[in-house]
Amino acid sequence: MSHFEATNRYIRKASEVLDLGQRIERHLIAPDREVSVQVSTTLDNGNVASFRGFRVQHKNVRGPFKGGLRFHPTVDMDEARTLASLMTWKTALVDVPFGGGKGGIDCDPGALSEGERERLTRKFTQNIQEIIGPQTDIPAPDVNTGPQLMAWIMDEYAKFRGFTPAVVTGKPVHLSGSLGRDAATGRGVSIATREYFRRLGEGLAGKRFVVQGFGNVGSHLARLFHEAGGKVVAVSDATGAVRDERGLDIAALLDHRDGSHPLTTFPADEVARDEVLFLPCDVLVPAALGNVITRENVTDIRADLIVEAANAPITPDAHETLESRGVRVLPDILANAGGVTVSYFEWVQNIQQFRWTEEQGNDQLEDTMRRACDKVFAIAAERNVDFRTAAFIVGLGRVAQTMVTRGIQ
Ligand SMILES: NC(=O)C1=CN([C@@H]2O[C@H](COP(=O)(O)OP(=O)(O)OC[C@H]3O[C@@H](n4cnc5c(N)ncnc54)[C@H](OP(=O)(O)O)[C@@H]3O)[C@@H](O)[C@H]2O)C=CC1
Ligand SMILES: O=C(O)CCC(=O)C(=O)O
Repeated sequence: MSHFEATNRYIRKASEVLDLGQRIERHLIAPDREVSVQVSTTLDNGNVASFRGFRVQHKNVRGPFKGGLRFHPTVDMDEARTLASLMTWKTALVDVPFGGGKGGIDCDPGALSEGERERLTRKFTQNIQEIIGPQTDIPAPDVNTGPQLMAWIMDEYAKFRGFTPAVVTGKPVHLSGSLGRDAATGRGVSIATREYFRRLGEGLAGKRFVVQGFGNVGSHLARLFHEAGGKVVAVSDATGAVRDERGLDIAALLDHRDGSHPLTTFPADEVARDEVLFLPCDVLVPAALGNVITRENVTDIRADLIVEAANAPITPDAHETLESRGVRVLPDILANAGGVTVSYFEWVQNIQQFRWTEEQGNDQLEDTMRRACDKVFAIAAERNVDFRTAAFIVGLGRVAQTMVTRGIQ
């Protein structure tokens, strides 16, 4: 079964609860547009390398398509389609006026020089410039893409359409970016986790966290958990993992990484990379790639709560098993929605040619995440469903309502 079909199981389940009927359900599932382009670029050694680039525009009934671009060898149409669909429900859940999109290039950016990455990004932008724009589709960072890459897209797009910073979000702060966007996804994850425990009358202090992935999302959220008094007992990246039962010194670990030292040379116990998923802890946070918790390994999970900072880190089969074992899951479309929320703030600032302070952005993010959490927790209790189903019920309900009001042909 494709990843897209697997994700559609969640949509069908929510649609059934909402009694939307097959006709609306079909309209909701199918992506509006799927674009695949060839991206060839000259390497530093004079050879030409060819990659595939993708952009899937899932639904735009509530506003322009919105979502990240990923540079990774596993990028393909099925992955882009799946992640674009998740963006549609995520933007609706946090009630920002966007739809869902996603894309990327099937390259290994670690094997490319900075110049090669820039040429590839500019070529990709040339190939998709007709279908992106501040009122049509607004890309943003995802795995292995970041502020500099967004700057190249903005610059290349300007050659075709003039200066248009709102065409991408997640830009460098000095180049029309928003203060706080860098940390926003991690901050949103920490707010959602805190809200979960607040309902149980508990806090983050003293809780034991394991974080898989130490990139943009994982590193910020590890810092925020640590600052809230939590113990981050293990973290991993693509090269390996480190563990300290007393809690890792996250500030020191960030300094270590910023000094370009491999994670595994940090003075702590080394542990096999993928074993972090199976360490005993209060909260496991997958913050790397998708489909890491599957039917094959789910019984080895020893966390009480899984917070999906990554998109689709748990397969639907594994999710069912976890829920039946009483392991609660805060789903991606809720937990990691802080990123797109602050992307929305960046887009608003670009359009208004105005600057918010970091505090304004963080306060608005706090409000948005709390409202979304309240809604999901309330629906879960009311309908007696898990948090993922509740989140899909909210997202799907909003998109369906808008679609029907606008009119379906
Ligand atoms: N950036 C954002 O605003 C948002 C991101 N997300 C999701 O969060 C996840 C992470 O994205 P982001 O932090 O931006 O990406 P980054 O590229 O910044 O970081 C990815 C991290 O994952 C690590 N990694 C890759 N493969 C593995 C593996 N097999 N085991 C352990 N770690 C691994 C990378 O290691 P290494 O550095 O060694 O390559 C890196 O530390 C993705 O699923 C993304 O879709 C969701 C919402 C918004
Ligand atoms: O910031 C954005 O627009 C999109 C972030 C993203 O790709 C995601 O939430 O998965």
